[in-house]
Amino acid sequence: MRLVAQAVTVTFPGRATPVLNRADFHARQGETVAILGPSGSGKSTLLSVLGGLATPSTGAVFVTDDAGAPTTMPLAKASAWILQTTNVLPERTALDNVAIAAELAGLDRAAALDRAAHALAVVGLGTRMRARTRVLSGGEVQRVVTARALVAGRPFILADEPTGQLDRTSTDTVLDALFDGVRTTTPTNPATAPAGLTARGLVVVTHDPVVAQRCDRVVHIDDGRVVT
Ligand SMILES: Nc1ncnc2c1ncn2[C@@H]1O[C@H](COP(=O)(O)OP(=O)(O)OP(=O)(O)O)[C@@H](O)[C@H]1O
Repeated sequence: MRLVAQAVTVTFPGRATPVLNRADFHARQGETVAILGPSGSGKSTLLSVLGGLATPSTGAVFVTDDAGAPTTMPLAKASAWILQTTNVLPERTALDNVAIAAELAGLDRAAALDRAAHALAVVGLGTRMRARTRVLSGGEVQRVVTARALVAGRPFILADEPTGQLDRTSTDTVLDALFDGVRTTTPTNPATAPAGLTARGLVVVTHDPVVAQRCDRVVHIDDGRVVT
């Protein structure tokens, strides 16, 4: 499966120039792609259109099969999100927040709780999974959101600065979990395995060179244009 943006232009009201200007982009399952660029260059906007959260003014965003033929899969169902604004349920535990995503992906409650517990352990939150997310630190919530994306059973993960609030050690833990769960069809930890053992794709917006170095490809955006 591929996530494709073709000649996408996004213009926001009140802005003279487009935020994205005929941007082309693609990512396929099994690969990891970093989006780099200066602040305000349009990285998060590209992620938003890829996930169906924003609509291009012109151009197209769609999901194809591996051969490039269009599919009927809606953008909103193709990807799980790791956003900078972490929209967790504050009065629910970390475990519950992640388990809900696994249930939505089709697991029964018991299997969802089991998978959620494993995913939280993998991102280093095994000892905090019974805490309500409102008492967790920013970095801990970011890891809950990562675990949630890993169990969501979607072909792609779109991540906006997924390690932005983490120290180096937690960053390495989260990156190991993300890359292990994304790139391979046989992850070392079954908790992060994509449904059906089909490799996922990861598109990650980052300023962190360590994150970019671990990706298969790096795409640079400057002033709304994809420059590489
Ligand atoms: N809904 C909106 N309405 C108007 N302008 C917007 C909107 N969303 C984003 N912008 C503007 O579009 C530009 C690109 O924003 P975007 O968030 O895509 O940049 P970015 O490359 O991700 O930046 P950063 O690295 O700082 O997060 C910015 O100037 C931003 O202010």
